[in-house]
Amino acid sequence: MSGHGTPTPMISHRADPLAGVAKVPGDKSISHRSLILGAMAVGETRISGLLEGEDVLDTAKAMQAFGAEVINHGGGKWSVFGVGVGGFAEPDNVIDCGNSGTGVRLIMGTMATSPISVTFTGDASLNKRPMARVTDPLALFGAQAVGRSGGRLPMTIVGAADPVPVRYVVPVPSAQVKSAVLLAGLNAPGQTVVIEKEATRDHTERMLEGFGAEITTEETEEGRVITLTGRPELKPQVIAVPRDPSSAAFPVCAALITPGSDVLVPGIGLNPTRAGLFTTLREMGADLTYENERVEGGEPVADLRARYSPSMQGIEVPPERAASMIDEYPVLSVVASFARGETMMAGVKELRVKESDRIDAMARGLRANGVAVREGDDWWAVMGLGPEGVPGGGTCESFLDHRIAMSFMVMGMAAQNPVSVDDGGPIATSFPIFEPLMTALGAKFTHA
Ligand SMILES: O=C(O)C1=C[C@@H](OP(=O)(O)O)[C@@H](O)[C@H](O)C1
Ligand SMILES: C=C(OP(=O)(O)O)C(=O)O
Repeated sequence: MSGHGTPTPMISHRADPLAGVAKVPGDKSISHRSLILGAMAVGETRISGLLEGEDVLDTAKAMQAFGAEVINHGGGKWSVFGVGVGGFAEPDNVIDCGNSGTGVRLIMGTMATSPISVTFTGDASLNKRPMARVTDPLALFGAQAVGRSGGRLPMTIVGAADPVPVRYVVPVPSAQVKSAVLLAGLNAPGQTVVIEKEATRDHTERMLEGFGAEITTEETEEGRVITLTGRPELKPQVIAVPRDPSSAAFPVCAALITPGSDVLVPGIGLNPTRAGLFTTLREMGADLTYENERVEGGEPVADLRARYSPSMQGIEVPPERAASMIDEYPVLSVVASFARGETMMAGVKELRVKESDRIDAMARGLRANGVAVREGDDWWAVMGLGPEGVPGGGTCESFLDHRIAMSFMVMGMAAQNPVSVDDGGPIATSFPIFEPLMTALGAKFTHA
């Protein structure tokens, strides 16, 4: 759980050339899903490379509270002994998902079609985030939700005793909403259909298939139509979690803006629903190459090589790419500050309901470091100052948001003056080894 402790201020100083191999931790989205689907299978699911960040550890605790046995063997190796679809027990206590939107929304979906009542809470950031986007479709299955005003946590979900399957068109581009509906559909008899107009990360679909569920995806005029047959017996799996492209973004972007850098980030999942940042950086003129491209565990994987790129240009990021890089806009805006010309990012309203309002949080911090930003409700634009042109010297609020804290730490590596954040604590939610990993490459952080 983040956000409960004393703030940890961090300062990032101009770095020497970054060099070396950056082995980033396992994918956060796949890690949550491995634990949840493992808990719904019958028998032992073995997971290696699990992300041991606070968000995922909170999901592991939750799965235990529902009756699954979760064992940490050390070194990223875990086992989950599942209770089967429909086998969730009612937890004795409140489920605290800490800082994690993915954790709480997926778990709400998973329990919503079982006859149990569960109260969910989170930290100060999560308790501000909208939950109606998930509880609205869960109500169609027969579940009831009572929370704070505005559909906020803490919130109790009374699961449906007699669930019915659902056909649901997801109104916002959100893999969390899509996944919550699919996970609820697992314990509803018959076919649950989810339709998304814009493709979002498809790990839930891929993994459900891997666990033996009957699931199909069709591209139609209406969008992607995903059909799941309820009440399967999920078969336990052996899962090797690929390294997280959203974490890889930080050493990659740091190398692109820090003079003289050459960094290799091996084994990164390049599922097309996740790789939008890397496409965008290449369009900007980044020296970013994919080496040793291969397929691992059904996902495309490559080693990313990022070298200092002093001639990057600002671009218009296509709005239809937003879902495939939604968590990467904060660090992209840092790279954009070191490019020449403006980078326009549109179709990104979802950034306003993440761990923080990420447009607002980044705009404030960028301006505090001498970078001009224009913004509207669902777009923002960053005026690049060129490779050596960012003054830095600002102190930024991280608003309990790991990606904001890490983005400004990256900015400090190449700005003229050190960049500070008021609290680096939230970094542990998704990238607990961020500081030692970046320091080993050549970053210079101090703690005020
Ligand atoms: O399904 C997932 O694992 C995630 C989906 C995205 O959220 P939304 O579904 O709210 O877009 C993303 O921001 C989050 O970090 C992880
Ligand atoms: C948005 C994020 O996570 P979540 O929604 O799971 O809190 C993120 O990791 O950037």
